[in-house]
Amino acid sequence: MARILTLTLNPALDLAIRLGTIRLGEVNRTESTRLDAAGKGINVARVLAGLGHDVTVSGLLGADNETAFVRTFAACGLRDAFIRVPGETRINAKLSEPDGRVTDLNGPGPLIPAHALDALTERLGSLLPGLDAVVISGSLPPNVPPAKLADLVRMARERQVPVWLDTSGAALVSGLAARPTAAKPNETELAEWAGRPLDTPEARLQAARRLNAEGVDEVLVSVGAEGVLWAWRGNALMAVPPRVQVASTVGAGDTLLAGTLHGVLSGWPRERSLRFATALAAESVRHVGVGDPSAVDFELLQQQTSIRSLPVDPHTGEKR
Ligand SMILES: Nc1ncnc2c1ncn2[C@@H]1O[C@H](COP(=O)(O)OP(=O)(O)OP(=O)(O)O)[C@@H](O)[C@H]1O
Ligand SMILES: O=P(O)(O)OC[C@@]1(O)O[C@H](CO)[C@@H](O)[C@@H]1O
Repeated sequence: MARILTLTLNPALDLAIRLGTIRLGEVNRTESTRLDAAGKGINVARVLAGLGHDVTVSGLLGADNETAFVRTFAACGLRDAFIRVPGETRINAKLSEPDGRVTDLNGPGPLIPAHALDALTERLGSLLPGLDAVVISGSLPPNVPPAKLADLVRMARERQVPVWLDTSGAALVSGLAARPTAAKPNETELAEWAGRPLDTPEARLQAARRLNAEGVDEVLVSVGAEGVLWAWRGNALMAVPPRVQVASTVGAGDTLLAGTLHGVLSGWPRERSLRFATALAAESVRHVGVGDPSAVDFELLQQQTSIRSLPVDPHTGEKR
């Protein structure tokens, strides 16, 4: 069992809405709605706790609507180290249509007072000793500067704690410059960082290798139903998930990150970690919420996940 901290600076209540094909500008009747305490780091934490790890969750949580979060933390066995901030945590709407298309409407989050950011830094400092990994996930509230994310990454790295980063936009650029141990951008996020479209496997591999060269040791690029690219020290693996019936892809990336980190912290070979994580992410898209390794057909999902090595990088010339 590993000790892991996940940081979510901008958590969310996810309002999952299932409906027929959306008619914009009209009254739409929904099939079902549900509201869950979520946000990337919290989703990651749920998976890791379910896999038997000792997980603490922290970040910034609105004091006025914390009830669902506090209940979820208790139900999932997560240690609550969130800093409370004035106001409400945002609500993110997730619209799922019958063809599997999911539309995310993510809010900006509350304004964060300066003293809450200082408290978060202090909290991180007190939580770092003895940790096996820190996961920093999700966007930043509107008035939190991207440089703050880089500070948090650096703080953990200076104390030799591995940092896994999953964010987007300016926060991703800033966070990556602080050299986290690992990053999990999706294709769009990596393209934004690279400053060009990455619509071919070669382009994605090249961008991932550039990130490796800039000091991010492990780069996982998620590409939806196409799968996952994992690049490190001149080597790369590609995983292709099995075909599954899609209900909601929300949280698939978080499940992938958590599954991979679980494999790494368990000392598994990369192929085994990637197979496990890719199958778990595929399991997650079949329903609302994160992946469940106790699903009856999880073994079959792992068998149906294909993994292959990509050519060794001629520039580093490293062999696996
Ligand atoms: N339709 C699908 N079928 C099977 N696996 C899927 C499908 N969609 C996503 N996955 C798996 O989940 C992983 C993560 O998905 P995606 O690339 O959409 O992440 P993401 O954009 O970070 O998601 P989110 O931010 O909502 O958690 C993919 O790499 C893939 O392994
Ligand atoms: O707006 P962010 O912080 O980038 O993403 C937030 C979010 O979309 O990420 C999770 C899925 O990965 C959801 O639970 C949550 O609503």
